[in-house]
Amino acid sequence: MAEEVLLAKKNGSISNGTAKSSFGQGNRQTQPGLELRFRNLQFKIKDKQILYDVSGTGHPGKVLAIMGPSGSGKTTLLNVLGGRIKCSRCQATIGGQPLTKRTRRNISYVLQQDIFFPNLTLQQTLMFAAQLRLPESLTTHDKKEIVEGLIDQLDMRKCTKTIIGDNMNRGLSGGEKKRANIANELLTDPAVLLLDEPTSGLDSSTAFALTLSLKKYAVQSGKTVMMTIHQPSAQMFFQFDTVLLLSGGKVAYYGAPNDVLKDFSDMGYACDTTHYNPADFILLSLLNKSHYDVITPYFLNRKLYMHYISGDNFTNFNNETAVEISNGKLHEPELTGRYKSKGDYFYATEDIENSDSSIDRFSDEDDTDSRWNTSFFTQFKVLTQRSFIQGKYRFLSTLKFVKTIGVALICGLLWFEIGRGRVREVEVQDITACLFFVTLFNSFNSLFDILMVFPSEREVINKERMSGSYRLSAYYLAKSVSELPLGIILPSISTFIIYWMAGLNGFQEAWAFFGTWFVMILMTVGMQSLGMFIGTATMDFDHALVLAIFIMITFMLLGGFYIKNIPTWLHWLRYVSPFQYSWSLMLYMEFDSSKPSVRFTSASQKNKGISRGLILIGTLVVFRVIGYILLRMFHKPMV
Ligand SMILES: Nc1ncnc2c1ncn2[C@@H]1O[C@H](COP(=O)(O)OP(=O)(O)OP(=O)(O)O)[C@@H](O)[C@H]1O
Repeated sequence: MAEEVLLAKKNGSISNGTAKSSFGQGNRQTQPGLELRFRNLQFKIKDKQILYDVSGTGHPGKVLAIMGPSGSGKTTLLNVLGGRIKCSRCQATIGGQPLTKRTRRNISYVLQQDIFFPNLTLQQTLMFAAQLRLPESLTTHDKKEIVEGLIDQLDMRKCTKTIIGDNMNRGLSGGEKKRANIANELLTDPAVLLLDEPTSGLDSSTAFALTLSLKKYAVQSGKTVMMTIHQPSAQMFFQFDTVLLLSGGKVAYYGAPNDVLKDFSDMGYACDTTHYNPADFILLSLLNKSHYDVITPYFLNRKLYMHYISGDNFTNFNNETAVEISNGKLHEPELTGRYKSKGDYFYATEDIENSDSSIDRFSDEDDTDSRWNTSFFTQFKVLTQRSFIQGKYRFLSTLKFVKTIGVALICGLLWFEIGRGRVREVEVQDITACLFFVTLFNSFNSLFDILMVFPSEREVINKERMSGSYRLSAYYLAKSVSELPLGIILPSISTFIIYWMAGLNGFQEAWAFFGTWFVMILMTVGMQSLGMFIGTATMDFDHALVLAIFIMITFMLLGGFYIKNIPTWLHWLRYVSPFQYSWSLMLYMEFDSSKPSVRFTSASQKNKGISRGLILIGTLVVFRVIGYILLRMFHKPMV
């Protein structure tokens, strides 16, 4: 692929700064790459300074590699530029415009973790992302073409029907997941592509192939690519156009890979290239404290790195000048003056704060443009489809069918035909127990089916919300609607089996069966709502589990079956348990008409039945609404 790039360069088919070639963009008019400049970027968390006056420039058609030892601030730098975190003080522009929420939309950020829904295939994943993130002016056909183009360009044709996968179910390989992650961000045709450790976890040949693909993308599309990388091989290292070396949050070096060895040698650190990979060499130099103490001040004090930051704007600054500087022939005041006279926006580090630089401060003012590319309705529709496909695997797995049918058959056999014939007191006790158990079984299943949804989807929601893919309200509504039909299938099956095997009142009164089924559905949906509420309140597996068990056991004890004589001062607690409402409604339908001997209803009790049904519906709505409010208020996307 390197040869391809070189050949393309020779043939002149590669453009720098303009988007003549479309990299998997179908027939879409692509936007050119934009220059991303950042100056004196600082980042602090509490009292901990993480980035100190970091400056650099990503150029269209070029790849800037951000290197440095672990903990040097590479990811933090990308997070700041990608708008994931706010920097304490910095100045940045994109294409000459201040970096604001609006202009930052030209930037796509490929996170280090490959965060996707594991059960969707690669094609489904990309197509859903395209439908959510691409403007509605493009037809579905156009979006499909873009997705297919990217699949081809990133060499993933053979795995389009493969699921993304996770630890439990194998799917795409690590390298394929990385490519899927990149394709997902390329969909929006960004002017600047930021990538955090795109090669981490890949073997050397896959990492090299990926680096070449990124280089090809930058060159062919004229886009700006900036990536962090830990340990590039020598081959990879020389694919980069510029290297920004960070150490302890400071710029330790900024320059072209081809100049690195010479610059380090000028400082007295010559690299034996027959035995050393230059990338390893410079990283190891930084790890040696005495070397680090020389290298960083060398570049910072003399501002040699500023030359590289300015890039092509300083055409008269060549290697000889660099040698002059390194030999101490050119002194700092001359340097500063020279820069000032050459560029209208380029200043020595200490001058920036007081200057009228055209590089404006990071601005996070709200813009008036709509934040989303698609309407609420489109988002709702696409998210419902996606959530339905994803939910199918969770709600309707073979294991769950086996469990539900198995337990229902056991119950059916234990309570076989209990409701047939003459019902004595002992049968009444068995029927009430049977109905209470059906309520419990379905409620526990429904709650636990949905409990882990939000904690497990948290990362995907975070990522998608950060990239402005959709409104939270569209997501939440889609989730509620899509999982509703899925969530009632198994409880319905278990109710049918147990009800008919136990020979309950439906044999005499059809309405009793449909009424019981309806109450069971209400209960199931109510428990889904409770699960959503607990999931959003905790957003954590362990906490969700503990809270859910506590609440369910309390509801169970207060459901009316186990304790008949609650102390008077605790009577009010009976009204807390939804089991109490559903169970008494089912008892009403079981005993009201067919078994006059145990009839316990009167007109006022009928009214009670209706109000109990309404309370169940109210519970369902209230928990769902609170779940949404919690998600909106307390779980804002974060890095
Ligand atoms: N939220 C935070 N709170 C406290 N310290 C933080 C936070 N985020 C980052 N840091 C610290 O900032 C430093 C830089 O972290 P960062 O993740 O940017 O490094 P990195 O160069 O990307 O490391 P690596 O290569 O290991 O991923 C580290 O010392 C890290 O512990």
